[in-house]
Amino acid sequence: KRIIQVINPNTSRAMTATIGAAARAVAAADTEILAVCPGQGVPSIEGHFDEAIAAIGVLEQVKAGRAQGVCGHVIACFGDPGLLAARELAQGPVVGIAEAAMHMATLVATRFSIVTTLPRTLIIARHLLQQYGFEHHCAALHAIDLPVLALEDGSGLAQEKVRQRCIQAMREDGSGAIVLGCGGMADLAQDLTRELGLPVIDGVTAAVKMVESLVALGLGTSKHGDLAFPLKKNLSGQFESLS
Ligand SMILES: O=C(O)C[C@H]1NC(=O)NC1=O
Repeated sequence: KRIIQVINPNTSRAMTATIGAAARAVAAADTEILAVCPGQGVPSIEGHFDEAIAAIGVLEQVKAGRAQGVCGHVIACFGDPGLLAARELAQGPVVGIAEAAMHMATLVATRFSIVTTLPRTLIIARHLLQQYGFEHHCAALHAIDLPVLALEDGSGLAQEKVRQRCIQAMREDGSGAIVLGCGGMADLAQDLTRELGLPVIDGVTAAVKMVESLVALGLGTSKHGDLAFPLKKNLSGQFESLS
């Protein structure tokens, strides 16, 4: 059995459970999913400040995962916080859910739309589109204008807002696919794909299958060049455990 570590970078246990369940639903029979979140940090990630805090927790979890012998890692937050830093630490592949969903969308459609949570996080998705080279593939970005944890409040309101936004995007954007812009939306993609009749793509499940593929191809993170293990130095205080 191979183990894939799925890291929810925020500290919400309910969202970690949602993410873990979605990952297990698509994992191969010989893949075990280890769904984790940082013991300390930020309960939801809704901006640049939150991302900076969450990145430290991602690195701590990657280090712990390596010690447990995982074969690869998923960063299950749509901002892909700490992605390149995590790749320096990791031996196996590290895939963020934004890059995974975006890559998958480009394989099934010429353009895609993104539906995420708060408007202030749209700039983070825009930056990732530029960083990954997908800005010309993304027709539009939308926010449901609800906080991330509204997805875990049990009311179903956020889920209904996501559904409405996806229907609007399908009608107005001229996109062939829709990318769900939050790890907490992972359980919505299959039903929305079926109901709307176009690919609605979740990054958690996309990333799990990409890590499985990379591992099957013998592709770990390249240690030749800038993703080599970090230079050895004395880390102090709370960072000592990351040495
Ligand atoms: O940026 C967002 O809205 C979603 C992002 N925040 C979070 O805590 N998990 C996520 O996937």
